[in-house]
Amino acid sequence: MSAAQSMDLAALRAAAERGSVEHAFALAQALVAQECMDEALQWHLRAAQAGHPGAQVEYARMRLYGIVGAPAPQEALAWFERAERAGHPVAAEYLVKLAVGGVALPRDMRMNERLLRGVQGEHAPSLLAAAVHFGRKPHGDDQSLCLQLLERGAARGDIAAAVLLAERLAHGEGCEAQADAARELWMQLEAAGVERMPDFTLPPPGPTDAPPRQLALEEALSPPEARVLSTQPRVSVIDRLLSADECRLLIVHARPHLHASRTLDPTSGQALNVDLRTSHDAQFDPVLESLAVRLVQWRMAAAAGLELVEAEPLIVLRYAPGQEYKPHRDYLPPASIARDGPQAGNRRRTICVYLNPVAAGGATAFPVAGLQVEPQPGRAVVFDNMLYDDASPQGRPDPDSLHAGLPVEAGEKWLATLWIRQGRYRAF
Ligand SMILES: O=C(O)CCC(=O)C(=O)O
Ligand SMILES: [Fe+2]
Repeated sequence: MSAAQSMDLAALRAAAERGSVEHAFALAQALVAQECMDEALQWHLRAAQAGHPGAQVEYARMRLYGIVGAPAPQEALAWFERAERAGHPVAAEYLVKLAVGGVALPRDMRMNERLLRGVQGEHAPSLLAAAVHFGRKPHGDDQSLCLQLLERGAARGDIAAAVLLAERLAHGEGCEAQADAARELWMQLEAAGVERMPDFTLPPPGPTDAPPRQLALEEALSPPEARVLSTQPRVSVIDRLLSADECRLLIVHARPHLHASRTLDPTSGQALNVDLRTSHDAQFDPVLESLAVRLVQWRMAAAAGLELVEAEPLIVLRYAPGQEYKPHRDYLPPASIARDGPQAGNRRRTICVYLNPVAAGGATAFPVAGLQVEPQPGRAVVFDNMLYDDASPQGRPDPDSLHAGLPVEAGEKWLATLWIRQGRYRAF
């Protein structure tokens, strides 16, 4: 703890008012901890204007997420760029996050340069994102690099990196299986309260012709080919969209946030806790979204042929035996749209990715098309909830999009869902 961090609020405020930038920053952080966000924002701004890179990043984050006032990605961008010039690694990470959205910043080569700088700076979120990226590529050099980056992330205390590393060692992914090392790592993880992962392995799904040891985040824009299973309703499947690392990443991040699922009453739009959906779910609040998780969502949105900024927050569901998602449609009643993102319109398309093998049951059924999609880790099912035709060029809800998550009979089922709107939903 620094000297400033151990001072009480009154002493901090006095020192900050005398013009100490370090105390202004510490005061702002103390105010955030006490949820006095308006005053915190003012002190972060004062310290930011006086050139404090940490305050520049914190002020930018508060503006980006709209912690006070509406989200302001353009203003956030300018402060992140200033902090980046001062060498702040978190600023570079956020600039990659902004570029992924493609709204405040273009998606250009600077994404890769910035991530590389984060890696060189041993910045844990950058190490993890780069590890997951290289882990998708089959080349031996990329697989080794992935393991090395996970080790560096784990050494910095990143739980997700440690879990991904332990699973790779256990299953011999990118290396010989090392059961003892995996067991030892898992003992430490379990002591820290981390639960075991579903047991599965997958070969790296990525492009085989990519040059090794090169960051190319834009690869997310070239998903594997989709198989169209039905045209009305429109349903497609994409095998091996996500890698084993990516599936595990979503599970690790979601697990601490799981709660009993709630669904919306189709007419009133009110949250219901009835048994339409009996699973547990976690919604990824954008504030908690790591760079690696954001990159996975970008891949999912791109595979659905739509923009990430049109997607609602990612949902991860976990079904235990007997749990299911009864037949329903994903499009929203007008009252829900009016309350939550009226500018975004309705849910145009859904993409779900299965994150683990299910021992029995748990297929996604489309009764009107008469088909079922079986869960397989990394496999995506993409379907349209709206119809666009001459009669409705603006799109209209398609009742044929009826679908269900059939009951899990044995084992558990993990699923990641993006509901994607007709227009922009996210601020960045
Ligand atoms: O669990 C499933 O297979 C379906 C999930 C679903 O319908 C949804 O997330 O909207
Ligand atoms: Fe659904």
